Amino acid sequence: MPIPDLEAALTGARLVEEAGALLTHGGDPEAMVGHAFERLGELVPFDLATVLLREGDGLRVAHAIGPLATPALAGAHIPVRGNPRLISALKPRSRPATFEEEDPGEDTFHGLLEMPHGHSCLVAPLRSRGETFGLMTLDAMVCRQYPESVLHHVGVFASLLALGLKQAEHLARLAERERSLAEEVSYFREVQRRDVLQEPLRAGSPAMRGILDQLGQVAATTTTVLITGETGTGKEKVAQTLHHLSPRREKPFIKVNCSTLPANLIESELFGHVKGAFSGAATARKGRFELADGGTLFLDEIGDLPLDLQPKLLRAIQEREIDPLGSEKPRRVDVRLVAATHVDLARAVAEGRFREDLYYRLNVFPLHLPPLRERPEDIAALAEGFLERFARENRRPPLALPLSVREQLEGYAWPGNVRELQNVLERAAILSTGRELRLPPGALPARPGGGNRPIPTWEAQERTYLERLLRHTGGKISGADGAAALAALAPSTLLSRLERLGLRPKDFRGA
Ligand SMILES: Nc1ncnc2c1ncn2[C@@H]1O[C@H](COP(=O)(O)OP(=O)(O)OP(=O)(O)O)[C@@H](O)[C@H]1O
Repeated sequence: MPIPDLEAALTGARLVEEAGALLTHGGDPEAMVGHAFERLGELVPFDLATVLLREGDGLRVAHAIGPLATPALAGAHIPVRGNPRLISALKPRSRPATFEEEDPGEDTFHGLLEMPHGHSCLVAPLRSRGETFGLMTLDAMVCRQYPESVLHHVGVFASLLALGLKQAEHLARLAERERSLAEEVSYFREVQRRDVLQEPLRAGSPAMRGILDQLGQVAATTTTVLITGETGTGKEKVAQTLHHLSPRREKPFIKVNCSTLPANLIESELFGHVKGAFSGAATARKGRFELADGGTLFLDEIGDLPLDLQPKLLRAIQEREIDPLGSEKPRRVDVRLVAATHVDLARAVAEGRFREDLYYRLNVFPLHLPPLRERPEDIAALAEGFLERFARENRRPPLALPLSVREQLEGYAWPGNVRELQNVLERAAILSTGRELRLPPGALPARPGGGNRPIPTWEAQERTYLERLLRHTGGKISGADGAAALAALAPSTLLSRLERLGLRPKDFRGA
């Protein structure tokens, strides 16, 4: 082969290689296509280069580069029907072709551009996975611009161009998906936050106020917290409140219920797995520990965690490392763990159903939520909170809680605790037609064997009344809207009664 041909071939190969690198390195598709065609122009000069993509039964001008690229071309629709050159270029096995345009009616840009008679054209298919999704074209005003000898290089260029365009399309789709997922995550986080802000933890009893105080103290740390209490006492509510009081509030709060997950799934659910870790693990999956990274992981019903997984959890807490199923490499996680249980874990340890070392590791900061029957002072606060929410959600004025109803509620044993209280109140609120809450007959079923609370003592009753009074006035004692006037007592008498019971008006400010 004569030397000049060899040189030409090498130059061609180098230019196509450079163009290829530009086409596949990502970034803005418009700039990428422009730069690549610039390189190609050094090998195959053109006055117009375009990328045409299939759309409907024609082609759309997606890119147009060169001195002839007019604004009218951008996005223009080019019909395929009746144009034998385009029809054959779009065929599944077509190859790049050059020709001189003799019939202006057959010109690809007929009606969009005036080209001289007999100008040079080159058309190459753009393919991905066997499908011709578009064409690239080169046009030059002069005759015989494109010899057969460049077709091979142009063909390689077109393959790289097709690859680059598809890659750009996939990247754009991924970026779009990521954006919409990020929006979704921030939406759900906002919903969680609003739930906690709009439905704050209600605490009217000394026990629950004590819990709130402790939450405030432990929130800033990474200490593991164990919440115990009967079902429906508010363990999850307390866990959510802890998360939102903590510096982790902008990060995820992830919940796992150990009693509802099948035993064989819990491990991968908690710690994740790598691809192929077990039959059915077609893709890798992050566990809840990793999903909660930077935030809080709430393990509900921890007493139901299978014994054989307990050492793994202990390791995750102690080493702050997890081992996804099938993975050789441990992964570091920064998670604040909150566990909850309605069973007596100490007993479970004694009976060999729960590991002692894990129990001690979880029990660093225990919080016990007493059953509602032992803290009737919470009932008014909970009921008022619930009635406010019901009014807000149903766009109704809030129902008042008459003293007689409140006494009924405070006298009931609430085996289902706060959850049951909410259910009873919801039904009652729907059925109440006036401005006051009424309990429908049978709303508080008497249970076999009694279970209802005995009559409260005078002092307990007085305390409940005074607490409600102060909550109502926000701690204000004197004046026409003060607590003394409402209770028809002299302010000094009221103050001495409050003092005797250890109640301080300032604690009710802003309540
Ligand atoms: N102190 C509280 N203030 C406001 N709402 C509360 C309070 N305690 C409980 N709730 C509400 O009562 C319902 C039951 O509470 P939660 O689900 O937290 O109980 P739980 O102890 O986690 O129940 P389970 O043992 O069944 O998982 C929830 O709707 C919760 O928001």
